[in-house]
Amino acid sequence: MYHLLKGLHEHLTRKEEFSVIIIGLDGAGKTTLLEKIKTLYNETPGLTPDKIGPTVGQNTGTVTLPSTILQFWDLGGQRGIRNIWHKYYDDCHAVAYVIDAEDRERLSEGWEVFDSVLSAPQILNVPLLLIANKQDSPNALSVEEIRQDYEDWHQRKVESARRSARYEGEADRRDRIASLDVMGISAIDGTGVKAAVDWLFIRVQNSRRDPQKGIGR
Ligand SMILES: Nc1nc2c(ncn2[C@@H]2O[C@H](COP(=O)(O)OP(=O)(O)OP(=O)(O)O)[C@@H](O)[C@H]2O)c(=O)[nH]1
Ligand SMILES: [Mg+2]
Repeated sequence: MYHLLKGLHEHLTRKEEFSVIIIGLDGAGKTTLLEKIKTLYNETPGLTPDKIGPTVGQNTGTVTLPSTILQFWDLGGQRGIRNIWHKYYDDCHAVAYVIDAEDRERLSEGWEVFDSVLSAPQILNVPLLLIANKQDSPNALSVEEIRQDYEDWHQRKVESARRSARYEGEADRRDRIASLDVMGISAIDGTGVKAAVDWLFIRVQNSRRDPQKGIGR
């Protein structure tokens, strides 16, 4: 009887677990964001920016909310490491793509990589948030400017693809872009970080993927 009640109690109080991957170019601020999330939500604070170096592989962090556990996977963004991202696509419940809104020179590289993320069939129906980081910098593009820059880049890409070969999956991408959510944050000072985590929390609840299925499970 005790075991039956214990099992029932565990079943009723069990929190759903969701996996969120954080991807984007090297230097976009993914690890700084993950560590800020840890500081904002956990008793043990995350690393301060001066202790963070480039990520070779992955970092993880867990946030426990009243009914849900969010497990974050921050994946290295250097060119040679990006080819591991797809291994996480099958089992993630949401994707946060971080763009450095301050680094205008690398925006188109960021969009090229973002575009390949959007075209991955495994995450076609997975919630995806575009995060325009470094909003604390006076040189950073605003959320509206970032969205516009991506739309302009995409338009140019479609036009040049029309002139040469076909642009694979264009219709899917167009739908995704139309409904794309973009949020501005500063991973350094924490502005907007809770709003982004709230977005992910709400969207994973409605995700069609099984919460018990996740990365590393
Ligand atoms: N001004 C400003 N700088 C930031 C912010 N977030 C990160 N940075 C800086 O950007 C640089 C790169 O940050 P990381 O968090 O290591 O970037 P990353 O995306 O994890 O890079 P990889 O691990 O190489 O993929 C560091 O110098 C950070 O201090 C921010 O919100 N504002
Ligand atoms: Mg990193």
